[in-house]
Amino acid sequence: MVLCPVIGKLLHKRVVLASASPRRQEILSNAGLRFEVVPSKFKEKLDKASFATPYGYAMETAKQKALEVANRMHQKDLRTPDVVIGADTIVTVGGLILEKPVDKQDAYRMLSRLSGREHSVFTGVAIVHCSSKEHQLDTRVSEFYEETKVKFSELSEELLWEYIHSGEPMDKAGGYGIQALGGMLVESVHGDFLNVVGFPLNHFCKQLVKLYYPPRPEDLRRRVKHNSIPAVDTFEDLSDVEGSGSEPAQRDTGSCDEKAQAGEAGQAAAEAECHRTQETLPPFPTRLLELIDGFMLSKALFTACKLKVFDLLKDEAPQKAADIASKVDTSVCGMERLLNICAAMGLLEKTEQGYSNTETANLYLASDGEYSLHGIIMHKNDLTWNLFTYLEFAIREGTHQHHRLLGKKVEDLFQDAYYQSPETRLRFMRAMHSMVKLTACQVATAFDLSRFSSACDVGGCTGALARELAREYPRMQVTVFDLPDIIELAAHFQPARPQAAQIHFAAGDFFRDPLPSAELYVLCRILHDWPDDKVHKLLSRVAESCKPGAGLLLVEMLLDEEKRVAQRALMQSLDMLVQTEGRERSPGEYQCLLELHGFHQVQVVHLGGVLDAILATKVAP
Ligand SMILES: O=c1[nH]cc([C@@H]2O[C@H](COP(=O)(O)OP(=O)(O)OP(=O)(O)O)[C@@H](O)[C@H]2O)c(=O)[nH]1
Repeated sequence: MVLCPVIGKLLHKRVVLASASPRRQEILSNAGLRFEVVPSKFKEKLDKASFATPYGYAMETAKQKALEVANRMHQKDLRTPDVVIGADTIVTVGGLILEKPVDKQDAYRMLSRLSGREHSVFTGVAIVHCSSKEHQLDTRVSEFYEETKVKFSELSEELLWEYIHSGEPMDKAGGYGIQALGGMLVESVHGDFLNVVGFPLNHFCKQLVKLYYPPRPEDLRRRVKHNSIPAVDTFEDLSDVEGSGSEPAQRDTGSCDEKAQAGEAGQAAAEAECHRTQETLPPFPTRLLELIDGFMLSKALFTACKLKVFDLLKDEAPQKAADIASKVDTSVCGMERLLNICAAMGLLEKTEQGYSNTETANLYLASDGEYSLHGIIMHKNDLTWNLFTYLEFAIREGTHQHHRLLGKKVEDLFQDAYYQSPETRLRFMRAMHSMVKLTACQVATAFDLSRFSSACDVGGCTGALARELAREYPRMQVTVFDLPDIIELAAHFQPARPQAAQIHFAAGDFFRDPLPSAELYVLCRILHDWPDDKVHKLLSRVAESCKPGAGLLLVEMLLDEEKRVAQRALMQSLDMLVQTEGRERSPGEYQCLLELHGFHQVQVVHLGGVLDAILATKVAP
C-alpha cells in the first residue's frame, strides 16, 4: 500500500482531528489514519476583508480551529496531543466568499449565485505539531490549501428549492454536498474531488511527506545528476525508514535507497527490508474495527436510554456518576463506564463538575422531546436487537425470525408479534411515531399537494404524517385509517390544535375493509412490510378507490438502483428480512409496481434522511 509510509508516520502519535465534519472524519479514517475527534470551538468570524486571498482566510481559519483545540486540550490537563489537524472549506464566486448557509433563504442565495457558473472551492488545512515544555504548549504549524474548480448546471428555482428542502445544504460550504444529492447539480470538476467534500487528502499526504521526509542535501545533489530520487511532492515511491523520525522534518540516516547502494548483498537485504516494512505496515483497519465493535456502541446507547439517563440529565446541571447511579438504581462502576462511553460518543459532555446532556441528547434521546427518538431506540433494543441474534437463520432460511423469539409459529405477523399486548403495540407505535416525525415535515413539502382537498393515510398509525399534511395544507381533510386496536391507542399521540379539526381517525383493516374515500392516498412505511402478493393486493385496493387524477404518495426509504450505496436503506432491507415479510425497493422497482396498478407520472424525491417520497397519479384505465 503506497500511502502507508506517510500515514504510518502518524500511527503511533496521538492525532486529533479538530473538526466536527463527518466528511473529514470519514475521508481520514478511510485513509487508515487513527485519530480522536475534538471539534473546534473557534468561531469562524475572521475579518475576510483583511486577507489578500480567499485561501489565506481559509488557512488562517483552519489554523485557528486547530490551535484552539491544541490549547484547550493542553490547558484542561488532558494529555497534550502530538498532532492536531484543522481544516476549513469555503466557496468563492465573483469575489465573494461563501461558507455554510445560515438558513434556507441564505442557501437559496448561495445556490442561485452558483447556478450555471464555475466557482472555486478552497480548503485550508493546518497540521499543528504540539509539544509540552515545562507545562508550556509549544506548537509548530504547517499549512497549505487546495483549490478545485466546480461548474454547476443552470438550475431552476424549483429545483433549487427542492434541493434546499432536502436539508442537505445547511452544513455545507456553498450550500451543497457534491458527494450526495448536490452531485446532481454539478457539470464538471477540475481538481481534487475530496477537496470539495472537505479534505484534500492527496495534498495532505504530500504535505506529510514534506514534513517527515525532507530531502537530504545528498538527495538533492543526486536528483540533479541522476533524477533518481523520488520528488517530495509525490508520496508514491517512499519506503519507510527503520528508526526514522517520529518527529517531522528530521531525517535519519539509512534510507532504503541508500542501503541499496551498499553492494549486491546489501542491496538484496535492503530490498527485502524495504519490502518487509511496507508489507508489515498495512493501513490501520479503522473502519473495520468500528464495524466489529459497532454493536457495542449501539447497545450502550440503548442501555443509557432504557435507564433514562438522558431524561435525568435533560436541561440539568452536570451530575456525578455516583448521583446518577443512585437515581437510576445501578452500580456506580457500571454507570461510570456507561457515561464515559456516552461522552466519547458525543452524547454527553464530561467536565470536572460531572456529566451533562449534549444538545443532541436533549433533543433526541430524552423521551419527552417533540423529536425524541426514544421510541425507535426502545423498539430496536427490545425487539430488533433480539431478532438480529437470529440473523444467520434469517439469511439461511430467507424468512423473518419472530417464531424463534416467541417460541411459537407466527400466523399473523402483526397480531402475533407486534400487537400481541397493549404494551408491545404501544412500543411499536412509539417507534413508528418517532421515525415518521423525524421526516414528516419534509415529506409533506416534498411535492405540492395543494390540489388535493382530502387525503387518507392508509395504516397511518399515530397520525404523525397526517398532522404535518394538515399543517402544510390547511384546506386538506386527512383520515388516518388503521386497525381498531391502533386507533384506540392513537389517542396517546393526538394532534395538537389547530390541526385536530382537519384530522379524523377511522378504524379498519386495509386488506379487508373499504378504504375511506380521498383524493390522495398515502402509504407511509407500509409496502416494505409485506410480501409481493400482499403489496399487489393493497395497491389494487388503493387503485380501485381512486378516481382518475387522484394521487398516491408512497413514503419509504429508497434503495439505489444498483443496491450498492444506499447503506441505511440496504441495512433496513436486511432488517425487513429479519422482522417482516417485505423488503425495501429502488425508485425503479416502485415505478414498475405503481404503473402496473395504473399510477403514472411518477415523481421521486430523495429526502436524505430516513424516508423518501414518491408521488404518482392515477390515470383512467
Ligand atoms: O460538497 C461539499 N462541500 C462542503 C461540504 C462540507 O462543508 C463543511 C464546510 O464547513 P467548515 O469547513 O466550516 O467545516 P465544519 O463542517 O463547520 O466543521 P469544522 O468543525 O471542521 O469547522 C464541511 O463539513 C465539509 O465537509 C460537504 O460535505 N460537501
